[in-house]
Amino acid sequence: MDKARFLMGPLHHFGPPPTRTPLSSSARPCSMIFRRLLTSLARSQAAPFPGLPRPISPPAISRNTVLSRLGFFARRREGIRSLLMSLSSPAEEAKRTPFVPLPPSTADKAGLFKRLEAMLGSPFSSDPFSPPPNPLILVVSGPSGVGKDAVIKRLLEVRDGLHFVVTATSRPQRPGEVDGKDYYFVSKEEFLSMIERDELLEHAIVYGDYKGIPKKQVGTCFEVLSALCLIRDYLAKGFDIVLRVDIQGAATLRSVLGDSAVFIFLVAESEEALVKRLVSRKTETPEMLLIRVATAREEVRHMKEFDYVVTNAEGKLNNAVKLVESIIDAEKARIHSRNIRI
Ligand SMILES: Nc1ncnc2c1ncn2[C@@H]1O[C@H](COP(=O)(O)OP(=O)(O)OP(=O)(O)O)[C@@H](O)[C@H]1O
Repeated sequence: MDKARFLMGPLHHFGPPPTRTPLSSSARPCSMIFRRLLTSLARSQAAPFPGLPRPISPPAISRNTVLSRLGFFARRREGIRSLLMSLSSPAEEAKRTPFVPLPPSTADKAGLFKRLEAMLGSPFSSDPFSPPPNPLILVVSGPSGVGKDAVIKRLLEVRDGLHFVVTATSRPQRPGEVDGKDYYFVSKEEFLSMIERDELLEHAIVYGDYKGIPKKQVGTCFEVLSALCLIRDYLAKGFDIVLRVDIQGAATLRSVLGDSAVFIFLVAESEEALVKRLVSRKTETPEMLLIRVATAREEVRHMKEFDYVVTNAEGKLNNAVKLVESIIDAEKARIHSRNIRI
């Protein structure tokens, strides 16, 4: 053991213990300077009779001695300065709360809690560690017959705090669908005049029918608001927004919303399963079926433009809905939440 180390005994908290792994290159100069300083301090505390062992403890190095001798280097080396800062002055020492031992483990919880607070010097905060999550805009899309309506309908049943933005369509109303709730059912002529009057946020001709999100929507208290205004209104109230669009509509919404929204692509487990599902729905003529299936082949190529893909497998609607819920939950748990700009 070298002389400096020998003398360092009670001052070990000044520097790294001898067995530590090598210091990083940034820390090395500081530690070298420090060791040299201590070596020089050790030499200056030389034993009166060479050959005799030095006293082990306490070393005759007072805090003031260390401070004064290190002063020159302390002004130049940030690392040393911060180490010295950890040494408290006598005045600070006097101000310190006298050491109170922790109560035994058998102590009551309330007493232990209070003692821990007292020892840390401030009461424990009951504020949540994480702020409340931001509301989301969810865009659900996918080929015809994949189950967009079915998934969204079930999602709205099982999850609170969602607002569904109703789409206008020129396709005929299907059994069980409610005008103004599932869709706004309008004629092709009405839809064309909506396009002319620029009343749609996005629109597309999907399998020969028009579909689009009207800019004017019935908001809370039945006032008519623009779709974006309505979305903002619901977001401000903490609701998550759900939009259902076809693939063309999703592309338009991506250009409007960018990364503000979460885009989900719904698929069946296979093309075969998708066609079987469309056939069993019995809502399309064979010609319309052909268009939908041919379009679906093209549409799945756009999957990579979405954020998530959800498989809605035959007879597994609830699994698909659970996966959508998990996506919502995961999005809400993000540290860096999406910055909604609409
Ligand atoms: N997981 C599932 N298993 C079995 N049948 C399903 C499943 N999901 C949806 N369906 C059924 O498949 C058919 C198509 O579903 P849905 O109408 O929701 O599709 P869509 O994507 O909204 O179609 P479109 O875009 O043509 O309106 C419906 O008859 C629906 O009940």
